[in-house]
Amino acid sequence: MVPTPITVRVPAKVNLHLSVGDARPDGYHELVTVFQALSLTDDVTVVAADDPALEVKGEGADEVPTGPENLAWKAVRLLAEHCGRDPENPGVRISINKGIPVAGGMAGGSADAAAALQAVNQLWRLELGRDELSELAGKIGSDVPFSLQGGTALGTGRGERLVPVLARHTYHWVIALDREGLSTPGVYGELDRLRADNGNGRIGEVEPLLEALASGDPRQLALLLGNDLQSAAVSLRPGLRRTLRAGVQAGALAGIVSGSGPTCAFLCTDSDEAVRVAAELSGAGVCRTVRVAHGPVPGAKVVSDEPAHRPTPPQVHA
Ligand SMILES: C[C@@](CO)(OP(=O)(O)O)[C@H](O)COP(=O)(O)OP(=O)(O)OC[C@H]1O[C@@H](n2ccc(N)nc2=O)[C@H](O)[C@@H]1O
Ligand SMILES: Nc1ncnc2c1ncn2[C@@H]1O[C@H](COP(=O)(O)OP(=O)(O)O)[C@@H](O)[C@H]1O
Repeated sequence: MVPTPITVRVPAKVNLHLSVGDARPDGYHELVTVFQALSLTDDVTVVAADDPALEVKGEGADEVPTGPENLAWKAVRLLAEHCGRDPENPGVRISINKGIPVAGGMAGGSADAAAALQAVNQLWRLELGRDELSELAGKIGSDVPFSLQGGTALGTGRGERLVPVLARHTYHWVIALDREGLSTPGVYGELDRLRADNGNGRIGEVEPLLEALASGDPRQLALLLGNDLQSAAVSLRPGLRRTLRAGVQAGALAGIVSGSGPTCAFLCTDSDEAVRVAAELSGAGVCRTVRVAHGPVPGAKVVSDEPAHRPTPPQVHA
């Protein structure tokens, strides 16, 4: 009998609020963050196979490791250990179709780990619940629990402790992809350096942003977007200043570096406006590619027992 593949679709994220505390003794920073899952997605397909293998397709696939350091493999090995299987020979083949920019601050690797957990949970009929999967997810990376959960959520600790947040509205975003990624530890390190040098400013409390989300008014939300890592990302990639300015000049309500960057996310009033801003931004020559996206969307979700047909994301080449 031909084994049945299982495909999980998983979203990218943007941090609407990312407040970074001091470095902890374990090297991580204490965060208060609000994640929102966006409609840029990866598809991860797993199938039982005697010879384990991992292939990566889609945009940026060349930059993604296919060996044990791929976060999807880490997820499968961890799940195998957890349920008493041989982690070195899990009997799974993985195929990843990337729609999330690689090393872009949108949690693409974390998304694939979350999708692999969900897919293999079903493949092996483990029936692990959300809480158990989320605990395993946190061991793989700080963003992985959110990739499982999706929606809009408040994250604390390393970002792995989550509480869902009420978001009344669908928000429309323009996403500007840069030509090359930035390393997450490198950006956190640059923030520590900037703070040691000049006490770099910190964004405010999260409560007003939570209230804006509850009100559903994108104009109110736009005033409150904030990211402590933005100055560090801009310090490492000064061209981002121009990208951020160009998005607002094109008509976005506000622009922000997504997580550790270098992707920039621009909040727009509605979907028509997002398409218009995307077209104008792509003509400004300040980034590699522009996409439109909306959020919140659900977290990692089985889309079929057959390899899914990916919807082509709307995109405009700069
Ligand atoms: C910055 C954020 C914002 O959501 O996302 P990205 O922009 O990378 O997508 C996250 O904090 C990234 O989370 P994630 O990519 O899962 O990081 P991890 O694998 O857990 O950690 C990678 C490295 O980032 C740094 N790190 C991560 C999380 C945290 N709270 N403090 C840190 O200092 C540490 O140097 C750590 O060794
Ligand atoms: N499945 C994966 N997809 C993308 N990158 C991965 C994956 N597994 C490991 N990586 C590594 O993680 C790094 C960070 O990628 P990514 O998670 O896309 O960005 P970010 O941490 O900025 O959100 C990449 O440079 C790559 O080396």
